[in-house]
Formats: sequence, structure tokens, C-alpha cells
Amino acid sequence: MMDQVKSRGLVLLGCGKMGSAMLEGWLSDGLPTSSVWVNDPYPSDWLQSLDGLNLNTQLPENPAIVLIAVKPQMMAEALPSLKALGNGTTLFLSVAAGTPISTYQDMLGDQTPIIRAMPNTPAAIGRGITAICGNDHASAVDMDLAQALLSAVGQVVRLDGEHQMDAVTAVSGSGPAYVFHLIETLAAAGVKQGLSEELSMQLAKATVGGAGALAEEADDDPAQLRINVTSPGGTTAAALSVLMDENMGFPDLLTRAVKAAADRSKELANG
Ligand SMILES: NC(=O)C1=CN([C@@H]2O[C@H](COP(=O)(O)OP(=O)(O)OC[C@H]3O[C@@H](n4cnc5c(N)ncnc54)[C@H](OP(=O)(O)O)[C@@H]3O)[C@@H](O)[C@H]2O)C=CC1
Ligand SMILES: O=C(O)[C@@H]1CCC=N1
Repeated sequence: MMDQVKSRGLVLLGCGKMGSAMLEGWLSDGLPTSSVWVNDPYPSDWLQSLDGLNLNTQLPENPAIVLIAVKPQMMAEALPSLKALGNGTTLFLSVAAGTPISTYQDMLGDQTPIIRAMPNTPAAIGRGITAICGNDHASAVDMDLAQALLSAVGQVVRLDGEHQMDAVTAVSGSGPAYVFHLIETLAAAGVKQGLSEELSMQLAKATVGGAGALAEEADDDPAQLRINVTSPGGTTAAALSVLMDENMGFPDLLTRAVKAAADRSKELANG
């Protein structure tokens, strides 16, 4: 399956933070730079340093996949450059938040196989998770090809339909930022308790990384893992009484944050 990508080529339209995170993962997985075409007006130093990459050159005539990773606001400007590849056997895979499949069909032709995907930046180290859903022209083979490509940078889940994409974006697409902010604020809180910045950051990163890995690997669910940390009448219980506060705690705060992200994803549908 991936041989097709190697021989026919992979095109990246837009290669900023998300495009680069995925490309980094694919290159580490063995995709040769000579099979990759990147079209980006201001390529990063990293992209420019990649030997053999086809950077801002003429695109292949029939690439296996075009990955669209420009911002939703740039879509109307960026997509027309790909029109010649529409309505053919090139599979389009878009990671843009909000932009519906219908926008790509309108601009690339309504016979074009299109898969919408929502990845996240841990893809850079092969620990991403990507949710996908395709249009009627994305065949089972196309879905398998997208799944094979995305599996190289982490887990892949298939959605029941496009209607789930806004919620997925709010949970796992944006989610890493919530966790990074948790690390920042946990480290800052440790400094307030008298630790050095360096030590507090080391403790915070290892704690979030270790807890995340345990949550994925353990048989117990996260609620039980939390209970396992919480000695009756101890320190964790004291902290959780703050974090689980009905009005000002994590549940209310995260519910509102995830809703704000999902609402913004819906707004971005209009560019
Ligand atoms: N960042 C993330 O964690 C995630 C992002 N996404 C989605 O990925 C997409 C990209 O986001 P992100 O990587 O964060 O954004 P970035 O701004 O980092 O990347 C977008 C890239 O596209 C380039 N670009 C702009 N216009 C064009 C054009 N006409 N042709 C080709 N390239 C162009 C930009 O160049 P320049 O900088 O010069 O404008 C930039 O390098 C978005 O649609 C976003 O919704 C999805 C999941 C997670
Ligand atoms: O912030 C954004 O809009 C993109 C989509 C998900 C993560 N980053």
C-alpha cells in the first residue's frame, strides 16, 4: 500500500506545524524525501534542510495522495492550484479544522476522492491519533491507503460521519495544547511552592508523560488510576477537592473549553 505513495508521490499543500509534524513522522518511518513534494510559500529552515525533498517545484501528474494542511482561512486561495489533480485517482486528504468535504468537492470536482482527517501534533514522534471520514468517492482502498499512511504516525480511528469532526477536533486535535498548558501551569505552581523552575518543569513533564502512558497501558480506567493515587485524608484528596469543585473545577472548565473549540470548528466551516 505504502509502495504507491513511494512511487506515485505524496504532495503536501502547506507545511507548517501540522504538516511538518506528520512529515517528520513519515520520514522517520522510512518515506524517502524524493517521494515528497511540498508546496509552501515560506518553507521552514527544517524543510529547506531536507536533502532530496521536492520543494516548491512542479507537482507530479498523478500523485497517490495530496495532503492539504493550510489554514482553513487560506483554503479558497490555496485550493485552485490543485484543481488539475481533481476528479482523478489522486486521493485528497485534508487535515484542516472546520472545512467541510463539500468545499473540496466544489473546488476540485465532485468525483474527487476526499478524506477529512483530524490528526494531532504528537504525530511528530509517532504518538498521534487521527480520526478520518471520507466522501462517497473515497473507496475502501482509499480509506485503507489513508489509514496505512496515518498509522505510520500514530493511531487511526474511523468516524461514523463528518458530523463528529467538530467534537473530535475539540478533544484530540486541540487536546495536546490543553495538556501542554497543564504542564506549564503545574510547573509554575511548583515554583510557587518553592521549587526551582528547572526541577519543577522536569517533575511536571515526567508526571504528565508517565500518567499518560499509564492511562494508555493499564487495565484500570483513568477514574480507578486516580483513586489509586488518592490516599484517604491525604494530599491528593486535598488537591482534588479544589480540582473537582462543581463550579470552578476541571470538569466545568474543560467542558467549556471543549465546547468553545467545537463551536469555533463549526464557524471555520465558512472559512
Ligand atoms: N497545529 C495543529 O496541532 C493542528 C492543525 N490542524 C490543521 O492543520 C492546518 C495547518 O495548521 P498549522 O500547521 O497549525 O498552521 P501553519 O500556519 O503552521 O501551517 C500552514 C502552512 O501553510 C502555508 N500556506 C499558506 N498559504 C499557502 C498556499 N497558498 N499554498 C501553500 N501553502 C500555504 C503557510 O505558510 P505561511 O506561514 O507563510 O502562511 C504555513 O506554512 C490547519 O488547517 C489546521 O486546522 C489540524 C490538526 C492539528
Ligand atoms: O487550532 C486549530 O485550529 C488547529 C485545529 C486543531 C488544532 N489546531
